[in-house]
Amino acid sequence: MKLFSAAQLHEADKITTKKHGITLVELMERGGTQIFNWLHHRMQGAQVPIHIFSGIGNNGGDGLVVGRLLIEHGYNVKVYVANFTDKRSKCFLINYDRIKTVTKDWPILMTSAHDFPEIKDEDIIIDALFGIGLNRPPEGWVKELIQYLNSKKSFKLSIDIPSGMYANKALTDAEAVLKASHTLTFQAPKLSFFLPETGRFVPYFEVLEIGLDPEYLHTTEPIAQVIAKPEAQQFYKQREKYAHKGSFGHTLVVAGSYGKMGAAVLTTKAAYRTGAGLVTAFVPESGYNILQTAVPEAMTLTDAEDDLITSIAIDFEPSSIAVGMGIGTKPETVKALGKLFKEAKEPLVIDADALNCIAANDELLNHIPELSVLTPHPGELERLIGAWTDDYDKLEKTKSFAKQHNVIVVIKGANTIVVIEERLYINTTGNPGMATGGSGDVLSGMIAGLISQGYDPLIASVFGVYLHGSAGNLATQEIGFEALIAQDIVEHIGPAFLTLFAPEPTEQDAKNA
Ligand SMILES: NC(=O)C1=CN([C@@H]2O[C@H](COP(=O)(O)OP(=O)(O)OC[C@H]3O[C@@H](n4cnc5c(N)ncnc54)[C@H](OP(=O)(O)O)[C@@H]3O)[C@@H](O)[C@H]2O)[C@@H](O)CC1
Ligand SMILES: [K+]
Repeated sequence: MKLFSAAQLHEADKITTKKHGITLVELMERGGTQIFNWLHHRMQGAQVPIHIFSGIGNNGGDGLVVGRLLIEHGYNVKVYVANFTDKRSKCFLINYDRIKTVTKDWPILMTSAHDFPEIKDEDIIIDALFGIGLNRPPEGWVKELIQYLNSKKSFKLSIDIPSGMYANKALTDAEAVLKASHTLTFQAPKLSFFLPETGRFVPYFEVLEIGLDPEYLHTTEPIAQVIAKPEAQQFYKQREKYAHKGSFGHTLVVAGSYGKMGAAVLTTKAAYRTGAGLVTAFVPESGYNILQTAVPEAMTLTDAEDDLITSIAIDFEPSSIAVGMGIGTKPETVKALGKLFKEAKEPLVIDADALNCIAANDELLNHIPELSVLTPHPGELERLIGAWTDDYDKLEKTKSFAKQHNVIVVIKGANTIVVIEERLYINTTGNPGMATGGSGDVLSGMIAGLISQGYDPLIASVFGVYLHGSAGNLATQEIGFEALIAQDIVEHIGPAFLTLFAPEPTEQDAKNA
């Protein structure tokens, strides 16, 4: 799914009204009606008090439409207008007049903190104060209003975006954002829903299509893409009947040091479980028995040194290489890495200590094969690109780094983001149970396993990240967040592939369960 900026969505509004002979007020009616339907479906006429807080822009206009439809259907509604400026939008004004046709209870104008109404925890709050037109942080009594609403335990439904948050810009005042219980967003989710500093204000969201011009949406370069099941399904390559193990390549895993041989085991197993035809682990000598015992399917080559990697010698042409998991950062290892980079003909998957070696030895960067995949967690990323001021700065710095070195960067996190040139691919699978030792080693093995089968490095990264999160989700369904360990992710790679094409449970299935 494509993500658009606030400016692009405003443009889509304009184009839609011009091309489809529909007015902005009609478009607003569509959006408001969908929100009403969402509520009506769940509330079925229940008389729980609903408090709607509207601003004076088009987001406020949406709130007024919802208010009118709820009143028409006999709900117990109070509408408040936060009159923070006199520049009311045209569509707001039209709906301000319309609501007066269905009630004698005119919207209550609020101009200061004295006007804040009493709200009980059981009541429902609808937040239509600011939408994607926010252009500065809310201040004064408007900020106090947001904080007042946040102090209530009520269910809070935000329209389009929690008020006080931008669609695609960093927050300037985290104290002035509505803490929404749920957000119903128009046409496409907003980038800030997926980033750590702002995503916490959007624990749950749903997208409501309002019929913006399909051609504009189709032909416009998005600011990011969200990868969910429909996208992931398209990445999958069907296996051919006459394929043999040679068809799926030979992955080399360069990993491990004394006390960290488990990293090599996890990466090797993950590469196999993801479908690599053959996997060879290259480990320090002391890892030989461990690897042969833990992963009998794998071949094992060893370094001359007992405890660390000092010189990587292999006797075959790998179709993919994953390097760095648990290798440490000793000078001998850095030297061996430099040689591997120079000699490699194909993109590598570079993780963990290999990234730390690169961060401490800049010249290694010049030898990384094009389109190699770097998979840093936030600490490793900071060592590579330097400190950032906020999530957006982090993305910009990562894009420049990726462009400068012609590599793919996988920023690991709650929503892992794959970065190539100017493009961002945001993953939607995974859960907090996966923040556990070795989880990243599994991911590297998976990406390398996909490259080995002929997936191009970008698809292998995006698809690998999706499957890794999906495997983690399936594992958590069985054992919960706390007990999940990296091996469980490996054990669920198979089910993650199977789930890719399993039908989604319907509402009726849920009722029958
Ligand atoms: N394509 C779609 O998806 C569709 C979108 N629609 C809806 O439109 C919404 C966008 O509406 P919008 O552009 O009118 O902006 P919105 O967010 O209501 O507020 C802007 C107003 O607030 C003001 N203002 C800003 N910051 C402020 C501050 N800190 N403190 C005080 N004032 C501040 C600003 O005033 P000014 O800067 O001029 O002083 C302006 O008056 C969108 O989110 C969606 O809900 C649907 O109806 C139709 C299809
Ligand atoms: K809002």
